[in-house]
Amino acid sequence: MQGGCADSGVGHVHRLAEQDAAATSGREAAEEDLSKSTARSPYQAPGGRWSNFRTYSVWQRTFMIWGFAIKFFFKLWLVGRKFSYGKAGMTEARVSERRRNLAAWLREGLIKLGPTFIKIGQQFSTRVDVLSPEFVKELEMLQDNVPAFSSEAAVATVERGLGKPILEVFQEFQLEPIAAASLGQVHLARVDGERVVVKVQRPYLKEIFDVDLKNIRVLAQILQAVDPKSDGAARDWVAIYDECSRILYQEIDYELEGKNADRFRVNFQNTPWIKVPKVLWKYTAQQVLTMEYAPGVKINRTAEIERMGVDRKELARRTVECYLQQLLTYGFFHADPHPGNIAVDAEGGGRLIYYDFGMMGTIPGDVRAGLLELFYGVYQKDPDRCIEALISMGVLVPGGDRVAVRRTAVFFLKSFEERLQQQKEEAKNNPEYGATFKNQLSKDEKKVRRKQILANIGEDLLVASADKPFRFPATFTFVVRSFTVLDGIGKGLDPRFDISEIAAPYARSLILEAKPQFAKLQQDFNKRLATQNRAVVNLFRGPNMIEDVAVTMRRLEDGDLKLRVRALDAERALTRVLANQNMMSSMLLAGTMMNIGTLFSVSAMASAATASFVGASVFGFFSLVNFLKVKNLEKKEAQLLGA
Ligand SMILES: Nc1ncnc2c1ncn2[C@@H]1O[C@H](COP(=O)(O)OP(=O)(O)OP(=O)(O)O)[C@@H](O)[C@H]1O
Repeated sequence: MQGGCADSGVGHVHRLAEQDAAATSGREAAEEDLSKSTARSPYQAPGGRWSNFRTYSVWQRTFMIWGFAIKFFFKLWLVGRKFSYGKAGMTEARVSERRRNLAAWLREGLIKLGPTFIKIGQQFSTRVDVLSPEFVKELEMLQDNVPAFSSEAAVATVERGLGKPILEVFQEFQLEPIAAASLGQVHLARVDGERVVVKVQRPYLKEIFDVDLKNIRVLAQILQAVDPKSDGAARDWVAIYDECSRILYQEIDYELEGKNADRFRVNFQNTPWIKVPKVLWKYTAQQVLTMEYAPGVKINRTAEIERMGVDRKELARRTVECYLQQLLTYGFFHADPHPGNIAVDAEGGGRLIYYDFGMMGTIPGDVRAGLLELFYGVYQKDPDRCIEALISMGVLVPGGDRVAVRRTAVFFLKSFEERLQQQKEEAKNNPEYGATFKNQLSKDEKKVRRKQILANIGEDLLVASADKPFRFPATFTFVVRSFTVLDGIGKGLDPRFDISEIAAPYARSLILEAKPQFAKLQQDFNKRLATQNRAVVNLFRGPNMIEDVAVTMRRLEDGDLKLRVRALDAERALTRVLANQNMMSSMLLAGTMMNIGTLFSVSAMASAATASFVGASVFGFFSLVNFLKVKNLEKKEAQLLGA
């Protein structure tokens, strides 16, 4: 949310009605006051066209969305085309620069298109598995900087939601919001003598969502059909759409948000350093959420926190610990922990206040067990256990190139361990060890070694990603993004902050605490793996045991397991055949269009003839491009054979 902060106090509260006011005259005066303040409100700047949703038709909106989408995909297509770079040539740096510019253009366009697109863009900023880094980076900056809506509209929504004139419900209601975002805005108020905040939803939001999402669904279906990578793995566009729209509709149900806040509060009721504002259900409806006023200083305002005398290091630790508890203990987590949603007050040496429970993630029990297993695997430096945990959580699909996946896992575990070890030693401040560690390899040697390892891993990752063995359910991308955000928050509070330093011992203590549960978990795992994946894992682990071979044979017979042999020559040849096929089809279509155009032109149908000739030229152009591609592939193949 932009535009204000909870800690700004209640300086300009407009007194709308006294509880004991002699009804009408007082109310009239207050209403006059309200309309005056509405006229004065600084939040009247007109937004994009979507903010006047009532005044323009569904067709206009649809037109706008498709116009934008077509422009974007055309630009994206051009980025990957050699000819569009002219004489300068297509280099990696230029492609990346063009992608960066396009990503910035996309971000601005999404803001103009309004709330649905802003929110979807924000959700996509977590999809490192779908988008290239340039887009992720740009979408991460997608802020809700849209103008607030009028206080008249806010009052009307409150009255409609609570079924009473606002003056009968609240003793005070501040017309200027303390914060405003794309979905709603927050007003200060007073009810039953208590100071509260009222979150009011932007008018016509559901109607805008309905129209926008219908269009976006069609777009997702088209992408699913044409995107060569949409094979049900990482880029399942329809599934991504379903997830986005589910989250969006959830976010505009303020009653659900209230329930989430209640659940979160109950989870942390015994943690004195966490505060979750109470929901006042009597004054809450689907588009109106009334909560206890809980002001605080935003967690990224380090100078103010310092002035409050709060230990910043401890605060950073608490933020991570709270998040780990959400994930691993309760399986119910805040999916949007950006600095605007976490504040601090001085109570209890720095209490964390959480806002905004519109986007929450849940982790089912078995996945949580899988996560613990993963932590355990990392803790025990056991790559097979990590792989098994990833399979059990459905993140890793069995059947891909497991050798590559395993090697990648081993590398990550090694470098993780190396880092932890280094930190431990540095923390111990043992100059002797530090010197040994640093002197083990010279700087250059280290560089070369790292480069070699990275090259190998790069190859493995390429193979792994060609097989697309990873599936990232939305929950995981939220977890990953949350860790990134928390890392940023932590580093802001304490420059020496390292998330793994806190996470590792915490996970360890959790594992030790849950030992009995863990023993059972391990038994379950082993049982399941004995019949499913253990044999496959062991195949890559070293000498096979007889029973594993038997299980593998049985799985082969059952068709559960496929053996894959990669023949790079054959793959290359296939690519060339496909390019040849494309060239032939384009030539055929160009010829056909040419003939049709000639027929039209002799029948004096000028415009139809022109259209056909244009079509013929386009297909002709594609034939040429494909012809060049085939030549290029042939050349490369000849070089390889020569080598
Ligand atoms: N109970 C509260 N007490 C004090 N301030 C609050 C309270 N709830 C919300 N706020 C203030 O209002 C701001 C916006 O609230 P919230 O995040 O719930 O709205 P939102 O519409 O979901 O915004 P966004 O989508 O940007 O997170 C918070 O950052 C905080 O400053």
